[in-house]
Amino acid sequence: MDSFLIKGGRPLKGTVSISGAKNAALPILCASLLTADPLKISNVPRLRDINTCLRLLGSLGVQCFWHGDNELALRAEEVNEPVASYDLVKTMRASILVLGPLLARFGEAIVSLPGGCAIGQRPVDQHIKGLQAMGADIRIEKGYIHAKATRLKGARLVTDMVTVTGTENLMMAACLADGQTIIENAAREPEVVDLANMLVKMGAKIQGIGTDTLVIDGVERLHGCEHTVMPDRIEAGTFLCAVAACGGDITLNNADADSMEATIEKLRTAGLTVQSEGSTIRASMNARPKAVGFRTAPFPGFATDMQAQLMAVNCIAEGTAVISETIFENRFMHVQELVRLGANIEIDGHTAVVKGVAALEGAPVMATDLRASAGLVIAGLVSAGETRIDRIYHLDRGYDKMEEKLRLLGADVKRVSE
Ligand SMILES: CC(=O)N[C@H]1[C@@H](OP(=O)(O)OP(=O)(O)OC[C@H]2O[C@@H](n3ccc(=O)[nH]c3=O)[C@H](O)[C@@H]2O)O[C@H](CO)[C@@H](O)[C@@H]1O
Ligand SMILES: C=C(OP(=O)(O)O)C(=O)O
Repeated sequence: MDSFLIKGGRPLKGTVSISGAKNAALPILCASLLTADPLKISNVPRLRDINTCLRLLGSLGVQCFWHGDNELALRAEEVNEPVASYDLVKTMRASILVLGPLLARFGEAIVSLPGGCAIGQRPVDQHIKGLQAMGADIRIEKGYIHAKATRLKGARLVTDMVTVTGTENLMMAACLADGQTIIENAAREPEVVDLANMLVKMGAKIQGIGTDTLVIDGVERLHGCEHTVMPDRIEAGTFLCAVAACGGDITLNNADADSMEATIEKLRTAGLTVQSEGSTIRASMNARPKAVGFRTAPFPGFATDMQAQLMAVNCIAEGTAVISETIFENRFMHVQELVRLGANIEIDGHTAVVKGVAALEGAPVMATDLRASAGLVIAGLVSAGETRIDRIYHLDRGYDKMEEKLRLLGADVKRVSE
């Protein structure tokens, strides 16, 4: 199992390139199941989750080939058995995204229920309820969702809460359904928009993209297309938090400032200078950050996937920040590890109160989930002495060559294998 060894205390200076977004690439790869034609997808990040997704698609019979570092050719001419097995689904919740496409195109899907995950229970009842409203016959047996439908029928769907993958699954299914589907309370996350834009290139008829009401007129078939995955706003936000904590002056290429306004606004309040032009973001910090409270919310609110990283900045900020996590019930697992580095944090239910301390001190800590790991990396970069972060495989799920990028910025980060 790999760990990171970080010698903290250096300001960050230099330029890095942001990778394609994991949370856009995963549904986009699953959308390959909707057509027999070839797809060419560029700017795909090299991540553990992408490899898991390709293994899952490969097991279903999709041909997947890398061209160069970041381009994928995909073709789902036909599928073997439409079964997504527990072994593949248990390591990545986004595997549930094959359910809608398989059912819509092949009339059947058997998909393992995604297992319990560290950040919360994460049920998939809204995915199931929506597909049932579209006429699917669904039963759960021995941990698997068994879904059948001769052809899905358009329906009016109102999800109980804003769900990102729920919206994506139902939108993909609706593209091949008979008639019109209206998804109300739809997620407006930029990754949902990226997927919708690709589906339109494939011939889907979707209106209201980027709003909370999607109107989808089903078509008989979709065709192939070429698409470039949007830049990862969470990776970019993580680097911005890192420079806000450590000080310095960094430039991010291939980034999209428009998709991360809530993060940028909070970091500006903390004292970070941020300028963006085209696909470049430049950020500099030459003082101790100021504490900045926030509340996670669906887009355009502050992303839950940035909560741990901005909490890490607050650990060494001047003042006290109140942080509320409203999306996932168990997404404060980084707190006890940050406390090991000297942070002063108290949790009361869904709220964490972070009293900024003048300095953190390196210690061994353990990564518990993807963004918790990113928060610990930022805390390690700002801590005096050495921080060892174990179980870095969580980080590898969602960050492409993070240690190499941090080294380009002058950080002292090493990956070590047991
Ligand atoms: C692969 C991917 O894109 N992952 C992102 C996606 O996860 P994911 O799509 O799994 O998260 P959701 O938006 O679905 O979850 C939002 C909330 O709704 C609840 N819920 C969701 C569906 C459902 O059927 N029933 C239900 O109760 C969840 O438990 C959670 O409390 O959005 C999250 C919220 O922005 C991000 O943190 C994840 O990084
Ligand atoms: C929680 C995340 O991913 P997933 O939904 O794939 O677990 C994330 O990207 O922060």
